[in-house]
Amino acid sequence: MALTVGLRPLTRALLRPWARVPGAALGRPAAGSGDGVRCFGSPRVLVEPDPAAVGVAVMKMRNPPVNSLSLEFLTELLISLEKLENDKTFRGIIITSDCPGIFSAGLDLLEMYGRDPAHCAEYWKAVQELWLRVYLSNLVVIGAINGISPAGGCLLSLSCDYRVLANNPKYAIGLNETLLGIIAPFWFKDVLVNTIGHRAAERALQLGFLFPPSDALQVGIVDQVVPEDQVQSTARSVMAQWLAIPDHARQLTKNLVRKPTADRLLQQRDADIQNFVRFISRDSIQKSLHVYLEKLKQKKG
Ligand SMILES: CC/C=C\CCC/C=C/C(=O)SCCNC(=O)CCNC(=O)[C@H](O)C(C)(C)COP(=O)(O)OP(=O)(O)OC[C@H]1O[C@@H](n2cnc3c(N)ncnc32)[C@H](O)[C@@H]1OP(=O)(O)O
Repeated sequence: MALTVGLRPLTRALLRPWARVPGAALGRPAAGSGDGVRCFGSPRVLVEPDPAAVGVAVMKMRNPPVNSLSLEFLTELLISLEKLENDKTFRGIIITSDCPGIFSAGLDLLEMYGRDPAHCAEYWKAVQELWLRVYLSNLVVIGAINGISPAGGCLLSLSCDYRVLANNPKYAIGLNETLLGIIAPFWFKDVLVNTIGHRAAERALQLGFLFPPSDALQVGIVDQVVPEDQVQSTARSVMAQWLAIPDHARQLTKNLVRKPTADRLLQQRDADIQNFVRFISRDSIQKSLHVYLEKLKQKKG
């Protein structure tokens, strides 16, 4: 599904610097990617065809230290997703992390703290775009969740068709925005309700639950919990099951199920952006973000 991506100028501007990175240009083996393995991506996103599964790409998030979803990272993810959607040799994507212990720390707090309204608007448009592109993807998208996955990281996971989580008690997952003194927007809420049901979502959202793997499985926020060294192989075998379904029938069904939820945002993207800018710019919210960022720093001792 072609989505209006208002990032063209930004994309061009952001891509220009790394286009000079040897081998990192889209379509050529990235430096260090191994001889002959045709992969593509960018400094923060490595996309490799799965050598053991025809038509499957593994998209590795590598924005250290915590795969926080910065504007640049979002843009690179969007470019890689668009390229995969347009490359008919690919039918499925496994999204995983190259940052040990972290799937994604969620939205980059520094993109929302101390920023002017124009930047916040541009950032939020990219957040919307990433969700829409993953949630409505024609490809089978499987989350191989090999680390902690709060807030925006949880949203990315929930937007996949299937979620495999490593059985490590540190790898909690959930929409914890209230713990930061902020809130999840309606479309984050909608995806959680669609996944775990209204009452469970209501409680989890209000309390900012981060579910450890056993609870995540029980509440249904993930589909499978496996030993850490089996996450990728499990994702691959689930992918094979999903790719056994004729693409067209599966894509029409996915759209049938997901379009009403996506339409709620698509019909009011600008209003949602303005709502976000107003909310995040409030003094009280900026103060909450400041307190939370300080806590993260103090945690390091
Ligand atoms: C109307 C709608 C309005 C608003 C909608 C807003 C929706 C928001 C969605 C979000 O996603 S908000 C982000 C929520 N994320 C979190 O709460 C996670 C915060 N991070 C952590 O809990 C931990 O960092 C960790 C992910 C568990 C990893 O811990 P670890 O000890 O391994 O690393 P450390 O904490 O030292 O962090 C390293 C480094 O990274 C910085 N960091 C961490 N998370 C973020 C983040 N989300 N954004 C920006 N930066 C982040 C952290 O401060 C450290 O930085 P430093 O090295 O410079 O000190």
